[in-house]
Amino acid sequence: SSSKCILPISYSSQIYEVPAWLSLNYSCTGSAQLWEARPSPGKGMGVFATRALEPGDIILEEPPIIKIIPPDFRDGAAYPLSSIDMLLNSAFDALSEEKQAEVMSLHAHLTPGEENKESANRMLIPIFRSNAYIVGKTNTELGLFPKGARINHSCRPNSSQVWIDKIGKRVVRAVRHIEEGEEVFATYIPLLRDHKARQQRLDQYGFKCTCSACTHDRATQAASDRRRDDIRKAFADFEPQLTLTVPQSIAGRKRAEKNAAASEDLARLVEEEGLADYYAQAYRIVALSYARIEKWEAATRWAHKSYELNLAADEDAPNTLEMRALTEHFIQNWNTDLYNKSNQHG
Ligand SMILES: C[S@@+](CC[C@H](N)C(=O)[O-])C[C@H]1O[C@@H](n2cnc3c(N)ncnc32)[C@H](O)[C@@H]1O
Repeated sequence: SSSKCILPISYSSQIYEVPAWLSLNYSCTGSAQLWEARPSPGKGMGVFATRALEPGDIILEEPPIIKIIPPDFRDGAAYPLSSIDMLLNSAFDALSEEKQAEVMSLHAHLTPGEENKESANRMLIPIFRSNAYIVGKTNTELGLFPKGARINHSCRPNSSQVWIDKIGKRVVRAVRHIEEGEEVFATYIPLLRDHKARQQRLDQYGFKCTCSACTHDRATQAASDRRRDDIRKAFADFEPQLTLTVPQSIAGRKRAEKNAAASEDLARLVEEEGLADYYAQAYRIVALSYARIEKWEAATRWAHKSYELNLAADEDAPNTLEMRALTEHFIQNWNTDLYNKSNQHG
């Protein structure tokens, strides 16, 4: 947008002796652009923060310039390119000349057979393969977002993106503190894989990843690989226990107590590895694990942490609604517990 924030005076606490937020006297007409595209050494173009950002801040949002519904779409597998060729061509032909030029300006990683292709339409497949994101209510569509397409990849990204069906836009948010001038990174691939498997998936984009999870010394990289494997396995192991049924047997209860402790280890591991996209999922597991041993205070706190992260991403998503309902349910149980205890002692 063309809107701007104007800060008329630079604030100094020594002079005003009041909190910064009280002394600030600026006028805002909408939000200024929080990002800019410019070259990123060794990576082509990149997107950079134009001011410091905090987790949850929206960096950019945009509708797709092209959106298609590929047949036989399977999430997690490379999409069947031949079948989307025709769909892409007709979507492209329907665009204005200006928008066609915008699409054609995007980076394309060419495989050996694709070099020397003259016509614009022949470039669509490589452009899509290098830039498209999965979108849609059921994650079965592919969209091209020319601004967001300038965001480079990291296996420890500082931003996360969601398709918000209600507004028909993909929204990019900060998931950790980002310094002014720092590059914004997204992930192009599932991250709970080891370095080798991740690089295999990244080969379709034609680069070797040099992110902090990929370029460390061998020992650090091995530790990261181990953490990601452990996290993936733990997520799968916890899956069958994620019910609200409180175990009745002593042995079952003992197991559930162990699992609650293990679930906190899982949350710590995900945080240690810096996989912000998985925090909400991990916190949900901790919340449910405490609910199964009727530790309602802990269950409430973890459910609320998960809820807040989900809320920041998409207020209408099923996850968000689920975590809100669980938080309310756990608070009620916590409340009843406190009431019963005070009656016992009073
Ligand atoms: C979606 S585009 C990102 C924007 C791109 N750099 C550009 O100039 O338009 C994907 C391409 O960016 C480059 N790229 C993305 N992440 C990278 C990284 N971590 N290291 C090196 N190159 C990267 C690769 O060429 C990849 O095919």
